[in-house]
Amino acid sequence: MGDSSALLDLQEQAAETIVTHPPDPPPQRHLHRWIWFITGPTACGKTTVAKALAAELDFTFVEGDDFHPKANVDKMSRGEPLTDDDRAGWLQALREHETAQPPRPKPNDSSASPPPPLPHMVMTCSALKQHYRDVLRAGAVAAGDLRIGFVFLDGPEPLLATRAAVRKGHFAGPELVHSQFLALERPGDDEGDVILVGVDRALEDTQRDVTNKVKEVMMRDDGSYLALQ
Ligand SMILES: Nc1ncnc2c1ncn2[C@@H]1O[C@H](COP(=O)(O)OP(=O)(O)O)[C@@H](O)[C@H]1O
Ligand SMILES: O=C(O)[C@H](O)[C@@H](O)[C@H](O)[C@H](O)COP(=O)(O)O
Repeated sequence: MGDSSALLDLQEQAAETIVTHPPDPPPQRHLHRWIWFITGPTACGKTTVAKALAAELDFTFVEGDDFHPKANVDKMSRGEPLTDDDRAGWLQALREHETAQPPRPKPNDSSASPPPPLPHMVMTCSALKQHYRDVLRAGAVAAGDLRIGFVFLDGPEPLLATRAAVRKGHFAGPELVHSQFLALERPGDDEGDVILVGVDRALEDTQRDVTNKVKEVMMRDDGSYLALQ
């Protein structure tokens, strides 16, 4: 008799514990929207690599050259390098575009229409100098819930001059390459959000390396790449 009342007490205590202390819900992962800037001097492969990366991961591709005013394009078409002043408005436009993405798709949206594109973005931008990269970083900080990463496509000047020379239908010719290397501030060790990928090899190898490294960073950070698949 004494045993069964002790058991009842225990059951009541257990019931109370369940009512008053429900188990902790599984931790909610906070996913971030990502923007990847594919960077480097002219003809390093930004557009080619960024388009393929965006297609492979189902991210939105944005061509940074489209944000140049006509005066900048005309200048580069003549083989003249841009100045910091020429680039200021262009960088500002890119920075503003960091926040111009569609909202995250709702998980239970049952509408028959195709889902909106995933909110992550891949954007080309030469981003030759550290303070240009800092402008883009500041845009992400201002946006609050945004992560950005850079891929620097790394190749020697003569190789890029050759690739620029054989490239067809582009406003930037090989005469622009040298000035871009003069302006270039290679990403330093203190810029931990930059991935360096060599382009002095087959395009497929560059491409595979970029995709794997981008996925790896996103998985390590918050798993947002996999969670949106
Ligand atoms: N390993 C490589 N990585 C990147 N681009 C390469 C590679 N090999 C050849 N290319 C070529 O380099 C050329 C320049 O690429 P492009 O995307 O126009 O450069 P950017 O946008 O940086 O000016 C393209 O024709 C591209 O196919
Ligand atoms: O910072 C700059 O001087 C320009 O942005 C420059 O890098 C321009 O984008 C390329 O010279 C032409 O375009 P591609 O980089 O696509 O060749």
